[in-house]
Amino acid sequence: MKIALLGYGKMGKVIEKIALERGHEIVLRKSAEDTFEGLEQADVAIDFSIPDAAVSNISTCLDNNIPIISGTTGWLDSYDKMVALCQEKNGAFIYGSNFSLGVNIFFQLNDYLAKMMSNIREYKVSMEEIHHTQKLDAPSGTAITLAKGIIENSDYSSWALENAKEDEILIDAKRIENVPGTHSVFYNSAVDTIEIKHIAHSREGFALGAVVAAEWILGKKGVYTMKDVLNLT
Ligand SMILES: NC(=O)C1=CN([C@@H]2O[C@H](COP(=O)(O)OP(=O)(O)OC[C@H]3O[C@@H](n4cnc5c(N)ncnc54)[C@H](O)[C@@H]3O)[C@@H](O)[C@H]2O)C=CC1
Ligand SMILES: O=C(O)C1=N[C@H](C(=O)O)C[C@H](O)C1
Repeated sequence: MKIALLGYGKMGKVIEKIALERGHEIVLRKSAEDTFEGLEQADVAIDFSIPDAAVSNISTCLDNNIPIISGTTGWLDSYDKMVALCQEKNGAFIYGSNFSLGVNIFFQLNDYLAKMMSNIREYKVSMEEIHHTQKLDAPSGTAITLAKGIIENSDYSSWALENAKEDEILIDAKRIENVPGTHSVFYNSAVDTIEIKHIAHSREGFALGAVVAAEWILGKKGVYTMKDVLNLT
């Protein structure tokens, strides 16, 4: 499979390593100033760039009939527009706030726990995410997906980074040197705390998931998620 890498930073480089190990070829490594030259040769594109570039990268792929996997976070206000463009162009598109198998299992666990806790008034939910200091967005895309999972399964209505109201989920976003990504969900009562936590030990899990998603989408049309790729119910 010929892959175009849109974003050749920390993630782009780990994705390249895993893609080559799995027998794929890289036909474009695009950084900020580079053009899309080489995209026309690609079977699939993988975008791990920056929030301001994701929409342009995804649109360019859909306009050129190249299936696109995007892991870039911090641009989700435009997600519905990208879904509509994918449908209009009869293209193929996956966005995932987190491509690792472990976090996608954690998403399911979070949904289940939120449903279980929704009628138990003694507990108040909050979250913590910790990432390296170069991260541009806060809260993380993964934290937003976790918050959405809780909101869909409970009476919480939104999230906040500070001064959370009664119906808001407080997300504490911490930035610490070299942390690949740690997410915790807490249910706090006066007498105890229930915590579920995912710790990424490296970027390999995210990168492998993105390459697996790229392999999976070949020959398909439509908008999918990692739940489809991993066949999680
Ligand atoms: N969904 C997931 O599983 C994961 C998502 N991420 C997200 O992926 C993104 C990238 O993360 P990192 O690689 O750690 O960041 P990074 O800062 O190391 O790399 C970003 C790269 O994008 C490049 N870039 C800037 N403008 C561009 C453009 N117009 N076209 C193509 N490339 C451009 C920069 O030159 C830089 O090399 C972030 O949004 C991060 O939150 C990171 C890890 C896992
Ligand atoms: O920027 C990162 O590094 C990460 N970003 C993603 C996010 O925003 O959730 C996924 C992972 O936690 C690493």
